Amino acid sequence: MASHNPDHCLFAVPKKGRLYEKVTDMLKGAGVEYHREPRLDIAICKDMNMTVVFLPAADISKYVGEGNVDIGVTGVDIVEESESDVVRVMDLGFGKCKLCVQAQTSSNVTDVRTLAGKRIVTSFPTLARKFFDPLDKEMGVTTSINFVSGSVEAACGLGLADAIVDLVETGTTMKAAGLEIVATLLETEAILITNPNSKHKDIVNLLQHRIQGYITSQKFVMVSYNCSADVLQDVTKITPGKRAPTITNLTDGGHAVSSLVMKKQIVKVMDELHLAGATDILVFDLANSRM
Ligand SMILES: Nc1ncnc2c1ncn2[C@@H]1O[C@H](COP(=O)(O)OP(=O)(O)OP(=O)(O)O)[C@@H](O)[C@H]1O
Ligand SMILES: O=P(O)(O)OC[C@H]1O[C@H](OP(=O)(O)OP(=O)(O)O)[C@H](O)[C@@H]1O
Repeated sequence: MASHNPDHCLFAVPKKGRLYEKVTDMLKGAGVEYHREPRLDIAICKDMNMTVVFLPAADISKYVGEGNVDIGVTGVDIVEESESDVVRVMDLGFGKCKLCVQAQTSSNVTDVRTLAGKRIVTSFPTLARKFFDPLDKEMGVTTSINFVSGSVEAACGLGLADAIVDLVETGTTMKAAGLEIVATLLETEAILITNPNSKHKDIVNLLQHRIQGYITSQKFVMVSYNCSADVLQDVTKITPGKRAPTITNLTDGGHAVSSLVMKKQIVKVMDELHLAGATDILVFDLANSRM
């Protein structure tokens, strides 16, 4: 890695993979601007005493917990697997998946205890060990846990494992490899973590607020509509907002209303507003927020 300014706060982000694009979008949304030279794994920020370091997602928790990296984004799965001492600041709402024991569909395994004492392949040996230890005790056997760094789903088909412990989101990878879920160890998503001994608490705090603002702005949309006085009470019940809806009086005796609505509920809310008599319903994305 190229050298960095020792007075700078260090922010670790995944250098590739599933979280990369979401995290770089989040940094942009939070106003963290940097220029990254091709193939360089550090980038100095404009307008902030901060350097962004691009690291493998699997190593970020270790660097934040044990190194001099002040703040980072990785998966809850990785924080748990590394057992590093980090402060879990906030869930980020993306990178959602679950860590599962998977066996070949053709093996018809329904009870995970039948896999105790067998061969497990995984990129999560610590979590797999923690999961199988109590089963091993119960059954009086020792499960063999073998580490591989990627393409875990190939291990059963290639005769290396009786089952795997790997991530499942849509299930596409699992099904393509002829596997099915036998048990779930953990639900995970991307998380913001900080070093408990960071010397850059002021920048870390500022970033926390900015990222929180961006994450909130991605969860909500602003809806605005018009309505007559006789339906105002009914329609505002549908859009109560985070605190309260903003109501403006119109010269024709009606009202204009604007309110925040959860993005995932907006289509249903628009249907309900229309049925309740609201007109001119418009929905706007939020670029950023501070609540
Ligand atoms: N299918 C998925 N859906 C959502 N989040 C995922 C998925 N796969 C992985 N993640 C999250 O992203 C983190 C990094 O996984 P990823 O597979 O991108 O790692 P990588 O090995 O760095 O990248 P690559 O697979 O490109 O080598 C995981 O620890 C998990 O938190
Ligand atoms: O349930 P799905 O939607 O198919 O997602 C799950 C897959 O995604 C991740 O791997 P990724 O594709 O990032 O590559 P990797 O195996 O090289 O880590 C994970 O390790 C699974 O294999």
